Amino acid sequence: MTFIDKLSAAWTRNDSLLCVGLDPDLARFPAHLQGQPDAIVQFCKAIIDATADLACAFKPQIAYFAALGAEDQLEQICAYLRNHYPHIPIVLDAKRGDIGATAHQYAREAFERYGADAVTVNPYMGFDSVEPYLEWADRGVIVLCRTSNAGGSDLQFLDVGGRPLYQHVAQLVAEKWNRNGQLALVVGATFPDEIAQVRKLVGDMPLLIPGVGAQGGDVEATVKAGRSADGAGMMINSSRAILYAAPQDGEDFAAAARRVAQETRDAINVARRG
Ligand SMILES: O=C(O)c1cc(=O)[nH]c(=O)n1[C@@H]1O[C@H](COP(=O)(O)O)[C@@H](O)[C@H]1O
Repeated sequence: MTFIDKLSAAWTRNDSLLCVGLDPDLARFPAHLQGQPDAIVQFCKAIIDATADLACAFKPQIAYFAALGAEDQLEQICAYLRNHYPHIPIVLDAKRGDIGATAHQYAREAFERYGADAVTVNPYMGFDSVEPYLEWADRGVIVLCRTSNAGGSDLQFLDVGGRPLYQHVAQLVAEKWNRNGQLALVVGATFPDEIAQVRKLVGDMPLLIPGVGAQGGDVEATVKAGRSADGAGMMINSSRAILYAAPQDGEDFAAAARRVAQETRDAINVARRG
């Protein structure tokens, strides 16, 4: 089964376009997990169990693990997802980009070490930096296009032949790079007008849309701009707003995460059907 097939099945099965981001920040963990050697695994498993029926994907952000030398915990979390929730795709957020030989190693890391279904990559180095990932024909590659941060405009808005660079990237990815239907794009929820522009250029290609929740992106505007012809087509990611929904010593963190995930999933569904 390809990444896109798996994602489509998860959209339907969980009636959800919500991607739950796994960005574990020890400083924000509940007190009872502080100081435990496998705190990251315990925290992420509890979040996964609490939200798995509400999510179309889980997106671990590799920096939160690598910065602590906790790649082994990321491996355990990915294995847990594959074993307990094999129907939900794992999107490894690594934003890699390098020459082909090195990209091949990054692809092995994402797809073989972590067993991810898809990985985020940076298109700045061109097609030969993305091509090695395509050897894993059943996996997805999600290319940065119009990122959610303010500084994304520094380069992504540069005029190239009468239109902004991010539109050129969208068209290039959709028409030339997407040889086997493995590709998707990242477009930030903080820029709904640009989401609409990208959607016009790429047909029904899936979009990873981070920026709702902690970054303040508007769910309704995002969904109306980004939905595909069949009312899906998106992985709308929220990380911190779900992970840290509970005050550190108040409500149970997993229950609070579930509550916010459900509210977000439901708000997305209201918007896409409205
Ligand atoms: O590729 C990404 O996931 C990504 C792209 C982008 O343009 N903006 C963005 O915020 N992200 C990631 O999405 C997540 C957003 O987290 P929250 O702001 O806490 O919901 C983080 O893991 C970011 O690294």
